Amino acid sequence: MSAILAARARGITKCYGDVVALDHVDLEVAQGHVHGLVGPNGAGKTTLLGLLLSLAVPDDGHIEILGTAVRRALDAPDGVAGFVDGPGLYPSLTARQNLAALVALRGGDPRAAGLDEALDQVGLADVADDRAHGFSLGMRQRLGLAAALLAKPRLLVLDEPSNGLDPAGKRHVHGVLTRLAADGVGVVLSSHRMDDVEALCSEVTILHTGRVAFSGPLGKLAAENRELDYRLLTSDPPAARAMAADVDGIGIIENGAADALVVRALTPALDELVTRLVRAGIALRELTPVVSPLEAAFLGLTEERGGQAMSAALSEERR
Ligand SMILES: Nc1ncnc2c1ncn2[C@@H]1O[C@H](COP(=O)(O)OP(=O)(O)OP(=O)(O)O)[C@@H](O)[C@H]1O
Repeated sequence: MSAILAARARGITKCYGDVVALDHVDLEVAQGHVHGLVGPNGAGKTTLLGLLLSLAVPDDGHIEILGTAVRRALDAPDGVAGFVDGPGLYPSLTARQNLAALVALRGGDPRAAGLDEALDQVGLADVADDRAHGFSLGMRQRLGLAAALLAKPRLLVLDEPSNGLDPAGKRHVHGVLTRLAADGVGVVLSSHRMDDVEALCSEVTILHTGRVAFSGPLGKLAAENRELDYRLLTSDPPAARAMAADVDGIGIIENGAADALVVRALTPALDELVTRLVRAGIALRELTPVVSPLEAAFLGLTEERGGQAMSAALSEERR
């Protein structure tokens, strides 16, 4: 018998009036995996996460959470925790009081609930007695995660948990999610950032205008053979540019800053250019993809040529 999935959605359609937010979407989140949900604004990520939390029900399709079919809103089985559109917090209460209130609301005993351990796990131990109204977005996200941890979830659903996190906050959150997955929890999270997903997730579903553009292991996405933009820095920029123009399958995108050249190519054409440069005695000082292969795959699936425009913008941003 196959193992129970943390979440399974089949043929999910969800509309808001005339807007089709999700259009026959399938999703499988295995226990012990962090599954990333990515896509441009309006792709349907929050809507899908809300359905997994059973905040609403789909217009069509079928959802199973931890092996149990969800038929009505607010009917998720025990063991599901998370938030969409930011965690709900009481601004006038401290971080610890917020967690205590939540445990009390669920009928538990706050003294025995491990509040301080949860705050420590997300890196908020030092501000446990500070009121939430002074918290930054990243601190609120972390407090929301601490609240979810108290429910001892077997499925954790998080809407952009990395939003607003500084590097230390990100390290805490990534550490928590990785440990939960190692303990067998299924985690599904949305993000706009492929680098975030790359750091955390083993599986990814890419949504685009309410449809699944890709779903599967990250490695499979990266392995897709597609043209990438590369930044080249050489000892002789004019000669390198002329040579690049002469190689079949190489497109010259722009002259980058500091005499760098940006070319678009599949790997074999790039290999040919590098070989010719070396043969001509031109030193190669730098050769880097403008965006990672995963990010390029994401952009290719969601934006086509618009993605390439974004890759050029990212290239500018990273200089
Ligand atoms: N309550 C609502 N009423 C009407 N339309 C909605 C509602 N919620 C979402 N939508 C629409 O449904 C589509 C999907 O929205 P959703 O918020 O799920 O996307 P998203 O991928 O989470 O976007 P973002 O990355 O901007 O958060 C969008 O076109 C959005 O405008």
